[in-house]
Amino acid sequence: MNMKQVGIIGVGHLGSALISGLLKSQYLDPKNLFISGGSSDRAQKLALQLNCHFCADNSELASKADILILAVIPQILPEVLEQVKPAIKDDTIIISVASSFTLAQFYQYLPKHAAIVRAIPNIPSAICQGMTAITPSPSIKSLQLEQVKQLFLAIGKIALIEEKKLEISGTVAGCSPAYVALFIEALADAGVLAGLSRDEAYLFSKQAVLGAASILLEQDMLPAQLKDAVCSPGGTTIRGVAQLEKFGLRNAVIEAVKASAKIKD
Ligand SMILES: NC(=O)C1=CN([C@@H]2O[C@H](COP(=O)(O)OP(=O)(O)OC[C@H]3O[C@@H](n4cnc5c(N)ncnc54)[C@H](O)[C@@H]3O)[C@@H](O)[C@H]2O)C=CC1
Ligand SMILES: O=C(O)[C@@H]1CCC=N1
Repeated sequence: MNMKQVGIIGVGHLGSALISGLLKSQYLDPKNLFISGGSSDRAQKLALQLNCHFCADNSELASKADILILAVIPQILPEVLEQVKPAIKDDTIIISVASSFTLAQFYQYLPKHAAIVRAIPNIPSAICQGMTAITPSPSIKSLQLEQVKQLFLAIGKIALIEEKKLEISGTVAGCSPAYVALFIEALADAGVLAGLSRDEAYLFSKQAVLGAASILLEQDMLPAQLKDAVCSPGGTTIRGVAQLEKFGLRNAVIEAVKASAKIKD
């Protein structure tokens, strides 16, 4: 178990997911966790429930943290950075999970030698099935980077990535749970249309998507190999695949990723 004190500013969807995963994995003991939530009372309630520490003040939280995780939306980050700046120690590890807020932007608020890491995790981190892309700043020491890797490894898989690829990595792994949820919902709706109960339809669609992703990972299979294995000659699946191609599933997904990652043609 990690003995460092971890502070998390912002306990919305992503902050809460990180907390769930870090506690579930036993990376963290609640006595070493400090949380704050701005004007919302969510952090206070969560701290009572989890038996961790609540800080009303972001600066106080920053002074307690060895590892400080900033889990607010990028628009709020400048205000939060102004609050925490005086309290950050030279060896405090600062992890930002914000998309679209670059290291160069951080240096407008924090000194160049600050130990900053950008990381884009995803919501499945809550059940230790996360995927986190990590970009350390040049001033990170190898021991500090090791600590960051251990934190995110406790809640899923990790990849070190250069900053210019972080946005697209954060889209393919960080935004995609929402895209996949749409697919699962549509699959289940079709099942309901044809007479399945809602519960039956969700069980079938969720388990099928989990199984498909798991076999691709575990057998190091290409998606095309799985598709070919499911499509029996002259069978039912290939008829459905042909319709997905006709209605442009692939192109819809590619355009979605481009929009999320702000990629221009
Ligand atoms: N939701 C996701 O799946 C992912 C989100 N992220 C990043 O995580 C960050 C947070 O996103 P979400 O959790 O989705 O947003 P959210 O809106 O659910 O959570 C943000 C939280 O920050 C709190 N907050 C606002 N002002 C504050 C302040 N001054 N001090 C402390 N807390 C304050 C809000 O009360 C809210 O609970 C964003 O930067 C986003 O880019 C990154 C990867 C995935
Ligand atoms: O929607 C967002 O901005 C965040 C970043 C990655 C996933 N959710």
